[in-house]
Amino acid sequence: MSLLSLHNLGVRFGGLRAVSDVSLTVEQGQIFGLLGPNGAGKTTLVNMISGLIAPTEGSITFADEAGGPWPIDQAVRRGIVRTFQQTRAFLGLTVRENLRIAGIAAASAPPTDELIAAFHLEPVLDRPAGDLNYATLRHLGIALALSLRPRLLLLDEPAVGLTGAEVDRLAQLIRDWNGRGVTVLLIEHNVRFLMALSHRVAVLDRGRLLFQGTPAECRANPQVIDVYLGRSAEHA
Ligand SMILES: Nc1ncnc2c1ncn2[C@@H]1O[C@H](COP(=O)(O)OP(=O)(O)OP(=O)(O)O)[C@@H](O)[C@H]1O
Repeated sequence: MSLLSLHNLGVRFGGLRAVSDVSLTVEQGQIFGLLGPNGAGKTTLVNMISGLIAPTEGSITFADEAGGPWPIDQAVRRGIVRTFQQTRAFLGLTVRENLRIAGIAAASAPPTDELIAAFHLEPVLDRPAGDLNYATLRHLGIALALSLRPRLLLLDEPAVGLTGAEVDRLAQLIRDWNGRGVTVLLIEHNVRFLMALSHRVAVLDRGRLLFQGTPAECRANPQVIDVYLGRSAEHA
């Protein structure tokens, strides 16, 4: 069953067509990976789906409801929640306070205790978010998004800046929450991480959809290798 469908989605910024004519479907329960070179339009696409910017062309259907994308508050209410490349938390407030505030915004009771345990936040609950180390702050960003009880979680480069062990732990957390029914759309330059996690992948290039299919098909696709994977395809 499809959860999210993009229909010819596109946006112009003045004369620049940042995203053009993108149509794809994310199935309920999938981890869907989005790859592409710098400036390909990945974040812009997620900005449109999550209601941060309005498309100039096309539309989305979410959970059988046509007429999206919706403004960000309405998107969150429907269960579309995103994280950012730079974690957005209230840095002067404690982890506990950040989780409490996110919980107020949640449509139903947030799974706060489970999130604290899963993301190992217990030892830092009373520390200001601004004092957290980089990896823990990134965990907090994802925990805050999950506290809104998303049906679709949009993760924008969650592994950037993490060590190998931290990336492995993050992969396990994403798998665990996906296993609990959260569909995931993942943008990531770490090809190995993305390919290992994703059930299906798409590649954007200069705002257009170059490819979509399974990770194995992606690794073998000559155009994708040429434009993006290059020799890293051998190791992905
Ligand atoms: N608000 C904006 N105004 C004007 N141009 C923008 C705006 N946001 C993005 N762009 C441009 O749109 C294009 C796509 O950018 P985007 O950030 O979506 O790419 P990306 O694939 O996410 O790149 P990266 O992997 O580097 O994060 C780029 O040319 C970028 O400069």
